[in-house]
Amino acid sequence: MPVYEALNALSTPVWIVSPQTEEALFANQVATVLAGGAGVSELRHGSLSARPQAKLADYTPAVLAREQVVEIWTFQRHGQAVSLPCRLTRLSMGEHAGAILVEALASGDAMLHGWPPAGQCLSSPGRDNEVRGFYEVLFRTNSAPMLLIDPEADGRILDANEAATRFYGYPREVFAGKHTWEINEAGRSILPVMQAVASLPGGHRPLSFVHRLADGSLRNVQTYAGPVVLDGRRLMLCVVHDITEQEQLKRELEQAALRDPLTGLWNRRHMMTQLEQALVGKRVQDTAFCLILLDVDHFKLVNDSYGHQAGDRMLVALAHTLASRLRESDTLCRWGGEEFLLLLPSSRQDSALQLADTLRQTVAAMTHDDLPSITISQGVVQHLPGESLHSLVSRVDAALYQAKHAGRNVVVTG
Ligand SMILES: Nc1nc2c(ncn2[C@@H]2O[C@H](COP(=O)(O)OP(=O)(O)OP(=O)(O)O)[C@@H](O)[C@H]2O)c(=O)[nH]1
Repeated sequence: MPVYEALNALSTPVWIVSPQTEEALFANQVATVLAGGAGVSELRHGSLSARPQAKLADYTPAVLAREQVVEIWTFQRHGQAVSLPCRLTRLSMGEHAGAILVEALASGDAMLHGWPPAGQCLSSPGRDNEVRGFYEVLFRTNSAPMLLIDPEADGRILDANEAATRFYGYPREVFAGKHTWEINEAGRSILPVMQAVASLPGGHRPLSFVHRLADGSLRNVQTYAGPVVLDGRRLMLCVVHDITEQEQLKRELEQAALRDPLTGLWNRRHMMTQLEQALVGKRVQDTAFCLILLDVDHFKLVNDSYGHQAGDRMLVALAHTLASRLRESDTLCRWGGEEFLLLLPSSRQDSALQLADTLRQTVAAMTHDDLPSITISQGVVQHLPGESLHSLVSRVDAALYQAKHAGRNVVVTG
């Protein structure tokens, strides 16, 4: 990739990442040394990591709109976790156009030999009493929960406004004196993250955390944190936004978008993502994986003789039966109509064949009060070295086709 070779001359770690698979398409030399073999997902979800969104793909609208997106990634240096703020933008040209460019906001030297420099102060409330009074009123009466934190004093909370005392459920005098790590689910590991937050550029997207309230309940929050100077002390003002309900709704919508409404199984869209990830995993770890494509035999007859609703009930029962025979690591989806696709992420062909035969016998033995017995035909393939997704799916499809032609209720390998 000669175009990107020049990035190796930089002392700033740089990655080019596919937003869909979170695979690093390129990492410059200093980034490669820093990562020490860890993948992008590992760096994004390490013990000190903080980010506005869980999935890189969710940034697409923000990076397209050229919004400031920053994350904090976790690296291991000499057996210790260290945090590094990174800026994310979208590559608009070159062979990886559309991918996400990740630039560390500290040089690799600083990372390898010490802590990134502390951030500059972005705002400095006036010190005369009048101005100070104005800021105090703004702080106290704001309807958003706000915390004034001293990052240098073990993350101590110096003050909390009324909205914060209401939200967290601590009286002000109890609150002022607690530490950020006492309310953040991440515990004390939040301290270096806070240092990193202090060095972030202004106007960035808020970072997501889980905070614990006085009654012990957990809330998803986004925090807008920025440095302020008060009486010569470098403090941090943190505005807290409760996003628990949005997160819950988002999770439900995401689940709904990935599930088949009839059977509750994963849908084809989810399976495609899983397959892409399996291909990446295969490249990295060289583990074998297999696919089983199965299809109900003469299903049209069930519909024609018993009605479409009975056919639906049959598909639901079949889905439950199949799911009950799988391991947690397996992924089963409704691939279409009366076709189901099964991904066995760490199986060789012989064990996939054994499972297929077990499924064949189990389905043939299924009984329902008012429904006929059914059988299934199956194609089984193991991914070949270097094989594309398209070729893999075509092979399993062809194997199923052969199973149908071999008389149905059989398993054929491709
Ligand atoms: N009840 C119900 N039927 C469906 C659904 N999706 C697809 N089908 C039916 O599945 C049947 C598939 O028929 P065919 O493709 O001819 O296959 P088949 O009858 O299973 O025969 P072989 O696959 O060749 O063994 C059609 O009658 C579709 O209407 C569904 O969601 N519910």
